[in-house]
Parts: sequence; C-alpha cells; structure tokens
Amino acid sequence: MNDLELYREQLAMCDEKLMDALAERYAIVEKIMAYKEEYGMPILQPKQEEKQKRRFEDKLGHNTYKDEIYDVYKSILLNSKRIQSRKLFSYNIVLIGFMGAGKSTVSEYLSAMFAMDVVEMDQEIVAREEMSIPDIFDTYGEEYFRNLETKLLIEMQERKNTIVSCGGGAALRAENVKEMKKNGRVVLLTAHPETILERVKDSEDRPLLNGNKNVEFIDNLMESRREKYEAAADIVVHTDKKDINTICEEIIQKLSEMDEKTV
Ligand SMILES: Nc1ncnc2c1ncn2[C@@H]1O[C@H](COP(=O)(O)OP(=O)(O)OP(=O)(O)O)[C@@H](O)[C@H]1O
Ligand SMILES: O=C(O)C1=C[C@@H](O)[C@@H](O)[C@H](O)C1
Ligand SMILES: [Mg+2]
Repeated sequence: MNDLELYREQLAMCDEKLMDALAERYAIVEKIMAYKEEYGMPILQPKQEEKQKRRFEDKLGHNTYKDEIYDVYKSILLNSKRIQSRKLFSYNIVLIGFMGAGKSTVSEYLSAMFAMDVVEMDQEIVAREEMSIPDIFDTYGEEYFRNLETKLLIEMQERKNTIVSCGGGAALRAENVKEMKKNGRVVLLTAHPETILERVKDSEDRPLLNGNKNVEFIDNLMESRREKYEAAADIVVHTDKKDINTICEEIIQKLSEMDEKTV
C-alpha cells in the first residue's frame, strides 16, 4: 500500500469513527428525552444548551480547524433538535389567537428550539399575492382572503412537524378549522385586552387596530371572537405575565398530555 492509499484508508476509518460517535450521540439525545419524560422534567432547557455549547467551544480552543469543526457542530445540534421535534410532534402545530397574543413570538422560539419550519400565513399570502393584506381586502374583499387562507391550510397537510402561525382571523371560519385539524393540533394563545394593548401599542402593523388602540375596542373584538377561538382549540395557553420559555413549555406539556389521552 503506498502512502496515498494509506491516507485514504485512514480517512475512511475516521469517517467510520464519526458515524459511530454521531449514532451514539443521537441515541443519548433520545435517552435524555425519555429521562425528562419519566421524571416530568421540562423539555426546554435553554441554559443547558448554552452550557453545552460553551463547553464545546472551550475544548475547541485554538484548534487549527476551529471554524470548520464548529460549523459541523452546529449542524449536529440542529439535527439533534430535529430528532427531538420529530419524536415530540408528528403533526403540525397550528397557533391561533388574537392579534398580539404571541403567535409569531412562540413560532420563532419553538422553531429555534426544535429546528422546525415555520409558515407565517399572513406573510406567505402577502408574498404570493404580492400585495399587502389591507390591499387584498380592499381590492378583492375578505371572502377572497379567507379562501386564500383555506387553500394554504390545505397545502399544510402535505407537511408535518411544521409550525403554522395563523392570521388573527383564520380560525373564525369553520372550514379553516376543519383543515387545520386534519394533520395539526390547534393551540389557542390568549391574553387579557390590557396585555394585548401593552404589546401592540407601538406598532402600526395591524390595520384592524390602527386608530383603535384602546382596551374597550380590543375587549369587544376579542369577546366577539372568543367562542369561535375556543371551539377551534385543542389546547389553550394563557400568556399574561409569562415569559416565552414558560409559554412554550406549557404548550409542549399540554400537547404531550393530549397524545397520552389519544393513545
Ligand atoms: N409572553 C410575552 N411577553 C411579553 N411580550 C410578548 C409576549 N409574547 C409576545 N410579546 C410581544 O408582543 C408583541 C406581539 O407579539 P406577536 O407578534 O408574537 O403576536 P401575534 O400573535 O403574532 O400577533 P399578530 O396576530 O398581529 O401577528 C411583540 O412585540 C412581542 O415581542
Ligand atoms: O384578525 C384578523 O381578522 C386579521 C388578522 C391579521 O393577522 C390578518 O390575517 C388580517 O388582517 C385579518
Ligand atoms: Mg404574528
């Protein structure tokens, strides 16, 4: 065997070691999940993730291939998250609720924690139509917009393990709710009108609230929608005075309880 053949053989052996180490690593990830479940521990532990990363960085030190190794490490972590989320959620998570209830915030956080795809329905419709939502309403009417929502929700059935962040009015149409539930669990986020006002008061992005930024208006609109939101929901999570990690943990726990009941 010449030197080149020898190096190639060594390289192949390195790849095998990597393969074995990764398989071992991912099996440990599954064990950690099972342990947390058995002892009723929180699934989300962002501080632990940070600790693990710091430990890796310290160990990496000034390694010649620091950047390249770190790049691979990030991809390993991403895939760990995918393993967890596929195990936890074999369905789409469909977030509904009033403007400012936190649908986009929750989507972003869950997506970062579990490497899940997010579909922001409003954004997707705006991109496809190349028009803002108020312009779609003005030009074609609300019925046309609701039909686009229904079509998009039907498309979501080709996916799983995706977070669907709905427009504030999407769950008001019975047909939409039917489509959401075909392969999704519907999570209703709620907050008191005072909390909503506090969260949205500095933004001009919500046409329905512009010129109506007061508790009375929000309360009335919320009340008029409450029954439909609640009827659509598989689980309800109240978000007042809770931080994003607490809210997401509650969502995960309630979804898991639902799984236990349906087995
Ligand atoms: N739990 C929370 N605590 C404090 N602030 C929050 C919380 N959840 C969301 N917010 C803040 O409230 C604002 C509205 O949240 P977000 O955009 O996620 O709501 P939304 O339900 O997606 O609203 P919309 O229906 O208009 O899209 C944001 O500025 C966000 O940072
Ligand atoms: O609450 C609503 O009815 C709406 C909320 C937004 O997300 C948009 O989907 C649209 O402006 C309608
Ligand atoms: Mg949003």
